[in-house]
Amino acid sequence: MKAFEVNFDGLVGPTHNYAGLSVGNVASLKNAAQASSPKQGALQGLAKMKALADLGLKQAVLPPLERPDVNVLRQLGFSGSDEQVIKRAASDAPSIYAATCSASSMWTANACTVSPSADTHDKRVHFTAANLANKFHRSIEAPTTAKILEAIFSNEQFFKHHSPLPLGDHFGDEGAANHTRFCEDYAQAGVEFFVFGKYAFDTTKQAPVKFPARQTFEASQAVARLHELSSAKTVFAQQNPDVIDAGVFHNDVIAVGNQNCLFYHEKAFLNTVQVKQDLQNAYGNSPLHFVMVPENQVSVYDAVRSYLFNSQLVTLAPGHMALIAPGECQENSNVKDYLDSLVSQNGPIKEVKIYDVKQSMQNGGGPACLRQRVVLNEAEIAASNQAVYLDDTLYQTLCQWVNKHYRDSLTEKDLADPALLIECRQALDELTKILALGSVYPFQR
Ligand SMILES: N=C(N)NCCC[C@H](NC(=O)CCC(=O)O)C(=O)O
Repeated sequence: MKAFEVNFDGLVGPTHNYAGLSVGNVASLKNAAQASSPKQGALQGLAKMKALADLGLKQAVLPPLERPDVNVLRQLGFSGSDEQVIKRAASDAPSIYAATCSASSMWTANACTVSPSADTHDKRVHFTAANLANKFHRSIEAPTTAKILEAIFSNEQFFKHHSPLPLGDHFGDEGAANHTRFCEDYAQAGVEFFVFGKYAFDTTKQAPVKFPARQTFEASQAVARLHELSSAKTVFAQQNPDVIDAGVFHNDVIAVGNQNCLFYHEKAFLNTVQVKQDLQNAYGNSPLHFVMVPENQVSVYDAVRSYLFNSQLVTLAPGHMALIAPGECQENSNVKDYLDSLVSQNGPIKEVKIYDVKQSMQNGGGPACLRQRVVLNEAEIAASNQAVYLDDTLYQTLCQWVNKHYRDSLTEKDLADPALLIECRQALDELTKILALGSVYPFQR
């Protein structure tokens, strides 16, 4: 049976804003307090989804979460009506309030880790929603993200959902941003590659010193264990702490892999020789293509500002891959020169396509952050919620929905506007009908 890699992109939510919440994420801190455009953000994301669907790739949509998150504010002692809760939180604790308004669930690479049925012992697709423990504004995503995934992949014959790992620094899990899969063909068993930033239970090991390691070795091992993966086909690697301290807060900011190709920066990993050996041993006889970008052509500094490695790496035809890169890669001359040379190398990456996702990029999220890759065979696709798959009709419907409900501009003070809460709930209530999700949001129950 054929299988496909389906990109589940996150819809940018109606509260998309720049709140400077992510220490370690250079763009997030640099653009804090800048006015955002939720409408432009959502339309840019939809345009990228449509472009990839038009390239013949399978594309689907994950909805935003309910923001402001009134329930979390109530857990923190803010009381009264919903309107009073957000008014009091906004005035008494503006930083906490901003964190409960973040549209950060748009970056669905962090929504979960997915192991395709070809890799798992019970031959079902396994999902573990990521606890995103390291950042408060992200750590509140998992409960509703899990409900949305369960609503889309509800058939227990084909799909298995695991609870997020226990919250806390020891089991920090950032999902597929630190997970890559290599395979000959999407229908066949592949190698699952987990990259982590530190060992939480062994402080004698190397770790970043300036910025946090958001993914731990122990969290990655726990997900592999939950997904019942073959240890012979599972590889763990530590990210180079120096690049984390230079702003590479997820592995997908310094490396991206697809099928038999790993596109990575020279300094991405702590023990690169060992990593390549482990990957090739697990992969078997046919050679993996290691496309390494040297520091002297593209520095880590340039990689972090252009998000070259946060490009999507997609297969358009056998042996013909395309890099789906953000517009910022054209603006950086070192990166632009490298990309021009890349396609003339004799590797699997034959072309580069540039898309504008600036609203997301200004918060440290590029094309690859905005999507969760789910490999599904034809039966699994048929068993999943059909209303989330993007065709021309759904694309038009979602663009109309965004134009109807989203604000053109948003600043931090707008977040305290009680009308915004109503606007968001009306939008999301309508969205659950468009995507046939049922009442997945707390405000709907
Ligand atoms: N690389 C991947 N897969 N995802 C990118 C996530 C960016 C996100 N930014 C933010 O959460 C910024 C929110 C703010 O500051 O308003 C983060 O740091 O978790």
